[in-house]
Amino acid sequence: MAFSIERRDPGYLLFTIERSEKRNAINYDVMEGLSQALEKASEPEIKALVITGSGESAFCSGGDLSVFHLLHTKEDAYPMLSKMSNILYSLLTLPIPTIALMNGPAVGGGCELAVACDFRLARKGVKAGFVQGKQAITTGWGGGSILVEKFPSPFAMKLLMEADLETAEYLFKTGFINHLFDGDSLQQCGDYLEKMLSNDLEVLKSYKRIWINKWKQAGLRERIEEEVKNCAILWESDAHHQYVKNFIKKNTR
Ligand SMILES: CC[C@H](C(=O)O)C(=O)SCCNC(=O)CCNC(=O)[C@H](O)C(C)(C)COP(=O)(O)OP(=O)(O)OC[C@H]1O[C@@H](n2cnc3c(N)ncnc32)[C@H](O)[C@@H]1OP(=O)(O)O
Repeated sequence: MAFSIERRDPGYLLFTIERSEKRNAINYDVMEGLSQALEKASEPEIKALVITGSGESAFCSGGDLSVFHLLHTKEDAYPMLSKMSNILYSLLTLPIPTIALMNGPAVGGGCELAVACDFRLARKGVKAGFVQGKQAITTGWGGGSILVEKFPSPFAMKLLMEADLETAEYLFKTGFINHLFDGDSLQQCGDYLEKMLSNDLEVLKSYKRIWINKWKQAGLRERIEEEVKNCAILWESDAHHQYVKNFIKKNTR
């Protein structure tokens, strides 16, 4: 199974990408799992959704290059990008708090998954970065538009345009990461959530609606659609296909 979904105390749903052998890369099975978790998160008494990766080698390494390298044209790429952008928008606007529990590196689309959550908790020493720019594409699941909406422009623009892996400590200092931890990630997550989840579900939902309304008024869904279309156009470039080919070659020796 590419994912697991379980209820945890104190009253949250835990979604885990179970593909550590592929550094928790997102394929269509993981997308299906995320959709199921977003459905289940509306069940009674669930007050938060936590997303994490299995093992310690990665939170999420973004799109599964061994699958998505088969997408060549913008017509090929757009459906996959659009599908995942819809999932990330549903995650962003989930009416309860959401947490990216970054147990390891978050790379490319892995950072897009993390930024769509309300909070980011990261293990000390991990690295994270919107590396798409180094692959001649941009974010393509909506993560760039969400980053720009949530964080100050100079920081967000630098992060996207440099397309580098940054340290968790730098990202904590700049506010992208809300809490650094070592030791047991689920214990740390439970501690972080305890006070919030001791309050009434309807209170949490009412407060989250303030942000959802803000994002709706800001036309964030339309901005994400623009990002998806632009990424699909860049996807066709020889430079992008060359990067992916090199990655596949390096990893199939
Ligand atoms: C719109 C989103 C966009 C898209 O969908 O294209 C993106 O997400 S672009 C970004 C795509 N992701 C990457 O470029 C990350 C590639 N992976 C890495 O940089 C590293 O694997 C890293 C830093 C995540 C972890 O490095 P580490 O040295 O710990 O592991 P290895 O590189 O040796 O990889 C181990 C194993 O996992 C496979 N792997 C890793 N990442 C991916 C991936 N994204 N897709 C498919 N497979 C991945 C790698 O091939 C190795 O497999 P093996 O069979 O053992 O050779």
